[in-house]
Amino acid sequence: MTPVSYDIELTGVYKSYPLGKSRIPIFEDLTMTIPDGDFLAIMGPSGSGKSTILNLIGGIDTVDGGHVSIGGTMLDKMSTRALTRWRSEVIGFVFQFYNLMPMLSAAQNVELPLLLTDLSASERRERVHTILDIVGLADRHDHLPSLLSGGQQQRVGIARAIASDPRILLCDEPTGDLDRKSADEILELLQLLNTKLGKTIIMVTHDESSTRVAKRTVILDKGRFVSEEIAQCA
Ligand SMILES: Nc1ncnc2c1ncn2[C@@H]1O[C@H](COP(=O)(O)OP(=O)(O)OP(=O)(O)O)[C@@H](O)[C@H]1O
Repeated sequence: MTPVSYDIELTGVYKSYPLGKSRIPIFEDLTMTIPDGDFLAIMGPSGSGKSTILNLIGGIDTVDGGHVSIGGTMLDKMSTRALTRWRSEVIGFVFQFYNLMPMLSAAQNVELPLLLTDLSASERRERVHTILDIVGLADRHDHLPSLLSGGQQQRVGIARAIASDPRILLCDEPTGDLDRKSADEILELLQLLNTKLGKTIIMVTHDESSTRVAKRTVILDKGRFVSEEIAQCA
């Protein structure tokens, strides 16, 4: 069987948001390719559209014109139901403020996306166990988020994002709320997920030093990519 490649293609993307009675364009003709297995960092001024790109790729926002295609699947051609299913299989989201359920343990938070799959309870338990091991939280399964440090909470957030084994991780300022040491540990974890597990990672960041773990960095300004750097030793 030919392995499926999940190249991400944005073609002539037009996106605008309403402002009063008119609309403000964010992207007027945005075209870019993010190859399967890439680790792309996106930087740029506030309001330049960084989060909007993640939302369009993740299928939680829609283009007004042009296309977003992932592994040959055109997101704008899918029904809401098909898109929801596709997203749960292909995309994992990592947020700045973790977005964990406060009344659930680390393990229960990681298990949440698995409740939508056909896995049995024991298969889910085993998967959660393995993933918490991968992110270095083998001894924190039963802790509530409030009993974990920020860095540990983000590890749980990443574990939840990879629980369904998605090919693509969309990370919106994943280290934005962390001290330098915890941030560096999270960046190393993301790099490991990219190099060892082959996840495509797209990371929005305001922190230039975070880009050292990425294979490429692009700067977005006024709806356009104004520069691109390719890491020397990624
Ligand atoms: N749902 C929405 N309705 C109206 N305007 C929106 C909406 N989402 C985003 N915008 C506008 O689109 C522009 C781009 O927003 P976006 O959040 O993508 O920027 P960003 O580069 O991620 O910013 P930041 O670095 O501050 O997070 C901003 O001007 C924002 O106000």
